[in-house]
Amino acid sequence: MEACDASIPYTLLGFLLQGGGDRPPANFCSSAAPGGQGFLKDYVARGTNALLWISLISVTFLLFRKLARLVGFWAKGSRIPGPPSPSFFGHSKLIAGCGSGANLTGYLSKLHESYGPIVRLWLGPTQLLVSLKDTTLIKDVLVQAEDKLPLTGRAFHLAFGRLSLFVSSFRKVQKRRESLEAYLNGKLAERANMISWKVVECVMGRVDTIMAKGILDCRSVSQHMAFYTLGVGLFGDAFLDWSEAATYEELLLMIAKNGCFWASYRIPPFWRRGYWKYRSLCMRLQCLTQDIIQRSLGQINQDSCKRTSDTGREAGADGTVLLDNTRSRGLFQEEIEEDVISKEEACANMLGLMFHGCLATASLIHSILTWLVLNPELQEKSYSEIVRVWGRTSGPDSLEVQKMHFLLATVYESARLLPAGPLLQRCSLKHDLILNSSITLPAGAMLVVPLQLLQMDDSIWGKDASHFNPHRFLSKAIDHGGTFEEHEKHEECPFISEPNKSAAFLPFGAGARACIGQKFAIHGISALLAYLLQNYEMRLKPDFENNSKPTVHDCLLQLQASPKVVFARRN
Ligand code: HEM
Repeated sequence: MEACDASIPYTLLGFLLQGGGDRPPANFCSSAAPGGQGFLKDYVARGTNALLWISLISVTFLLFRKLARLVGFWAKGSRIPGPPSPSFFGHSKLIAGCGSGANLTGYLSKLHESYGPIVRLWLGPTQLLVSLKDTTLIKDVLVQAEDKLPLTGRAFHLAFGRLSLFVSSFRKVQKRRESLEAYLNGKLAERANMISWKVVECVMGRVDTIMAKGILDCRSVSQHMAFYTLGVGLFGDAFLDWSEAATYEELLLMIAKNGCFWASYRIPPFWRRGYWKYRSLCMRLQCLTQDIIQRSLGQINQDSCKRTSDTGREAGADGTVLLDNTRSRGLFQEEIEEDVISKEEACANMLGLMFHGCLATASLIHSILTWLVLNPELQEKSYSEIVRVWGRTSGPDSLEVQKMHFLLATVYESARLLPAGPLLQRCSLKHDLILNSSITLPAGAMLVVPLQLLQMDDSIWGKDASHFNPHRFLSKAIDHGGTFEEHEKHEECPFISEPNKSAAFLPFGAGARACIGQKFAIHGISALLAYLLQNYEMRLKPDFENNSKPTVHDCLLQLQASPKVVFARRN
């Protein structure tokens, strides 16, 4: 008996085998006796049993926890006003039928009219969409909800690889956001003026060729401009001479079209050919990004060597060249050298920035060009301001775009009426959000702000909310006494309202996940427009006037077709 006890190891399994630790089971020793085979069998059987029990208890515990969470989620969600769920799958079919984001906004607009400033919509048993239209609630949510929807993170990850920007969890992006913000708002914003000048030169060269061949629309011009602005901004001048730039632009657009669709599969659909085609496009884009990063670093090294040899003597004296060299390092270069991020991650981040920056910037430039083409008098007004501040032939050194208030107001007004995306989206992955009005938004709910509804709300923006009127951003001039026209007579108009102070102006978002490229985008786009209008007049192509006017449907402004344009060089 003693020998038998000693053979049982002192483990949890051993304890269980002893039937609670006092005595071994009756058949234990007898079966163990012949050669130890029976003992092993018993040992394994009891061990397996114990494991199965432990697994069963854990799974049941997890399921109960999930169920309890789900019940909590349903209970909290149901307390938010909104239409009843038509079926088990909620309104998901209805949303899918909405097609474009604009239609979804139209539907949300009707719901807000019926249910008030906060509305919930079940998209399935575990998917809750909460739309907000009240500025106080929005502000609260944008500050408190620090995560993005998991789908956004998945779409970026699938297309570009592991990245530390644009992912769902705020914790994962926080550090990278801070360092990038300093780079974008410092070095890059300073260079925005120079970049824009180069981009206008490059794109207008292409536009001339396209115009010679056929019809040109505002969308394609905007697309090229945004692409080169971001390309030169992130990769430097090497981007302008890069032979693969056109392929890169095409791939980026193709990926943008299908990205969300493929990311909507939780398990990658290996069985679909389209998926593999999409993946191969992504791989090609990643290779091209590596290529342009190498070229851009090569150019940076060449430039800094040249500068060192040009200014070698002063370098020893005051160390300015060292400072210059530090500044001229590529984006994420320091982090790679310090092993904070890998080269692949830096490449994925660059791609993410290129992707988001291009799409958002192209959309805003498109909106601005459309309004200016449709309103020649506003174009002329902008031109007069540019000539007043810059003269007729200012080169790339001029940094005075900030003085062109009417131009800036045009940019803001375009972003107000036709924002880059229809919905601002957020999520709190871990914690419920308790709003001022004691409404609880459960963790995991999709929180959205329908931007156009907010930015065209006539109770905030006045009766002409759906009209293009850049003067509304210059209204401080009137507050300070005198009309806009009176102020315009002076050398510079000192009064432009700071649009970001308005809680109803959110084209760049706000709060923890607000756009960090805002300053660069506004500087870059304004300088781009200034160079463009200084040198060209944009006109609607004859015979295409009627179908280009934005129309209002369901209280929302929509562009039917991109205006066809002609660029005429100014003397
Ligand atoms: C007109 C151009 C642009 C528009 C309208 C725009 C708009 C936005 C919006 C609405 C967001 C989400 C904000 C939120 O949820 O509160 C965002 C995020 C972001 N934007 Fe932009 N953006 C523009 C250009 C750029 C550019 C040029 C860059 C950088 C090169 C950039 C970098 C980012 C980054 C890194 C984020 C993600 C922040 C995060 O996930 O934490 N954006 N942008």
